[in-house]
Amino acid sequence: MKPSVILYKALPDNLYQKLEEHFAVIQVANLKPETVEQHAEAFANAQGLLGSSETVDTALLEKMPKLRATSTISVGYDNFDVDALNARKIALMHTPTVLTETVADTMMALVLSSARRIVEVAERVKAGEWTKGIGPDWFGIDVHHKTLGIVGMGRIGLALAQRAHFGFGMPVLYNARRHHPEAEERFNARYCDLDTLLQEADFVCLVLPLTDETHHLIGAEQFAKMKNSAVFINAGRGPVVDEQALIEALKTGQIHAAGLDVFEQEPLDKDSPLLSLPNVVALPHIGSATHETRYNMAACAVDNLIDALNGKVDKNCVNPQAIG
Ligand SMILES: NC(=O)C1=CN([C@@H]2O[C@H](COP(=O)(O)OP(=O)(O)OC[C@H]3O[C@@H](n4cnc5c(N)ncnc54)[C@H](OP(=O)(O)O)[C@@H]3O)[C@@H](O)[C@H]2O)C=CC1
Ligand SMILES: O=CC(=O)O
Repeated sequence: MKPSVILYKALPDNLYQKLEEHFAVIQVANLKPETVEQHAEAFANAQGLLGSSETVDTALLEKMPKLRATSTISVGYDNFDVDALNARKIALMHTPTVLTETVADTMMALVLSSARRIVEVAERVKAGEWTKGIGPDWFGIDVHHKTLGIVGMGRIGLALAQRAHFGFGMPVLYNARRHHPEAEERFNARYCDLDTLLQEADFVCLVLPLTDETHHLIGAEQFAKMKNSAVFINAGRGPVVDEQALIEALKTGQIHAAGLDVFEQEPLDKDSPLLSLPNVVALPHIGSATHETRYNMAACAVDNLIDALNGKVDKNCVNPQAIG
């Protein structure tokens, strides 16, 4: 008999069929307690779990005593209780690499649109305000040859550094837990401590995972260290930034502008002050959201689940050491 798996995200037909060739698939809408209750037997028997964004915690794991592998259609996995998975020797698979270039493109789009006020001035054109030659109140600031600071020099940070260095002639500063010789050799990136990066960068770009260490890593104290002309970009996770402090920094002119793909609470509340600030570009967490990349992520996640339930965790596994 094929092992059964719970699927909590829609898949393209061909990927769904591939999953069905290997497993008995039970598709559900989400992982909310009422859904789990409604499909209690399916959850109790499932050996695999595939989807994205929903919380996978001890309460859910208790309902899934046979679970052996989880596969998330994302690179970030802060919505998983990894300790609880480790304690049960459940594999956690994710989708690094396939989305790296697309997310770096999104970050560069945030850099450009925040600096050049692309969204704001395009809205003004649509509103019929372009009635004569434009003046300085429509101008932005230069991107090329300014200093770009990257906090989190992982896969995506490296791809952003490549764009900034070769595409825009930008000196690159970076901070991470360790030095990255590849970034230094290929993109002339300079390692610095966080304070130095905040003080020197014209563009401060965050692409960090959310962990206990990174939660609210950037708050009032850090914004106070940035240049008044600094543009702040966050495409990692919202709670890495104290959003109230960010709003204050933008309102008071402590920093110049922000480009944000992620927020403390998603979807962003329609009454968030961020939405009424003209110097904010707010995106709905679209870092990897292209047809090609989302397909590749789903395909990777399907393959990951097949691999993991066959005991193969040498690639794309977050916790191979816990599986034993
Ligand atoms: N907006 C979106 O749609 C997307 C958002 N993301 C987010 O981006 C994150 C990064 O992805 P990716 O580049 O693939 O991940 P990587 O694991 O390759 O890189 C993470 C980087 O963060 C650094 N880091 C971790 N903790 C700290 C810390 N406490 N202080 C300083 N640096 C730290 C790591 O440092 P070191 O190298 O020293 O270990 C590493 O350089 C994901 O975890 C996800 O949250 C990802 C994809 C899409
Ligand atoms: O936020 C997206 C991810 O893949 O992580």
